[in-house]
Amino acid sequence: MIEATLCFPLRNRSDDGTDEVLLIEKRRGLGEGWYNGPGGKRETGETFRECAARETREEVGLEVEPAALEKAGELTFLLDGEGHTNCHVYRTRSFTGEPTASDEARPEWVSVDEVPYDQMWDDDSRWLPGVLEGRTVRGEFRFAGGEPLDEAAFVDHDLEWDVSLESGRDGSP
Ligand SMILES: Nc1ncnc2c1[nH]c(=O)n2[C@H]1C[C@H](O)[C@@H](COP(=O)(O)OP(=O)(O)OP(=O)(O)O)O1
Repeated sequence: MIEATLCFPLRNRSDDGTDEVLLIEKRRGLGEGWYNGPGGKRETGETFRECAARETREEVGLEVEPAALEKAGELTFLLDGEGHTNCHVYRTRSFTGEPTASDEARPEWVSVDEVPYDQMWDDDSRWLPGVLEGRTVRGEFRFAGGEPLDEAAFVDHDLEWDVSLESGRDGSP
C-alpha cells in the first residue's frame, strides 16, 4: 500500500476576510491536470508530518513546521477491492514564504467557497469541504477499472466525521 500525504495551507485575506486554501494544479504524475493540495508519497524514515512538510516545500516552496500541521483526515483509496493508497491529510495556518511554481505543481490561492471540485479527484468533494471547515474525517473510497488510479472510476465510499486522529495507523499522528 502506498503511504501518502496531503497538506492544505489556509489563510484569511486581510482585505476582505475571505478564507482561502492553497491548492496546486498538478503538473505531472498521478492526478496530472487536476487540483489538489500539495502532497505526495512518504519516503523511508519520514513521519507523515515530515512528509507533508517536505512535499509542501518541494512543490510550492512554503515552509511548514511538521508540528504545526493539524491532522484532519485519514483516507484509504481502494482499487478493484485492494488497498492502493493510505493518505494522511493535514491543514495549517502556520507557514512562511510565498507559493512558487515548481516542475510538479502550480500553486493557487482559492476561496474555500470556490474550490474547483469539478477539476479534482471525484472523491475530494465528499471530504474536503468538511476538512476546510475544521472537521476531522476518516474515509474509505473505492475505485474500479485497473491502474492507474486516476483513470479508474470512483464507485462508492464510507465516511466517518469528527473522529479522533490523535494516533494514526502507524502510531504517528
Ligand atoms: N483519490 C484521491 N483523491 C485525492 N488525492 C489523492 C487520491 N489518490 C491519491 O494518490 N491522492 C493524492 C495523494 C498524494 O498526495 C498525491 C499523489 O502523490 P504522487 O504525486 O504520486 O507522489 P509524489 O511523491 O509527489 O510523486 P513523485 O515524486 O513520485 O512523482 O495524490
